[in-house]
Amino acid sequence: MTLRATDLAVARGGLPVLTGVGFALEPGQALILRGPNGAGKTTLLRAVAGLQPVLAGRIEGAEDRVAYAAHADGLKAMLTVTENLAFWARVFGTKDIGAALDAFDLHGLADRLAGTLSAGQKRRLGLARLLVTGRPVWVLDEPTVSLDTGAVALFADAVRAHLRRGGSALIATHIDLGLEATVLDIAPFRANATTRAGASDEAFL
Ligand SMILES: Nc1ncnc2c1ncn2[C@@H]1O[C@H](COP(=O)(O)OP(=O)(O)OP(=O)(O)O)[C@@H](O)[C@H]1O
Repeated sequence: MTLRATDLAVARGGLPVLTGVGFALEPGQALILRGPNGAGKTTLLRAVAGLQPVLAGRIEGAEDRVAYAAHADGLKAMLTVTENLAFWARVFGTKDIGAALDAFDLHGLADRLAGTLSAGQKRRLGLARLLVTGRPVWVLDEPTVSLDTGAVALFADAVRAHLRRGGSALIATHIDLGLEATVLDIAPFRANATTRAGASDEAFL
């Protein structure tokens, strides 16, 4: 099933950030969002993940199919790595956490409390969560922040395997992941910046 965005407008602080955005994400496809800081990548991804309403337009094929990973990792600090993955497996009704431990080289950290992990290790656990969701559409906001070179390679491998299984991925990133992917530059969709002067939105502060 294709995830499709049509004539989408999204806002922060009540004012439009992007307007007229359209794309289709096919099974097996990765789409990389590009755009300078503040262009609206996070805002667009949050809308696609259903975390905020859209101002206008349509998103089809997202409902109950998206796994979202972003800056806030949502880890449970007082649970171990294994317990965190088992928790999400229960939430999403899946069973296997072994593949997630393998993919992000987490076996050596399996019994560590998530709260005691380094930033990069936390990020690896947050990304491993994607695998236990069993969801076909990965929506990822700067997934490689804090990752070392080896972990970036593990991540790229995990995305490739996901695509081979018929999954898809929408990824905002400033780095080249070495993936075969379509690039969507969001710059042409930016709403007039002058209308945004003074906007703020406590919900995101
Ligand atoms: N709480 C807020 N209230 C008002 N405006 C906000 C708020 N949070 C973000 N913005 C503005 O919304 C715009 C889009 O932000 P967004 O985080 O989507 O950009 P981005 O492309 O993901 O940037 P980056 O590459 O820096 O992560 C920016 O101009 C930002 O300053």
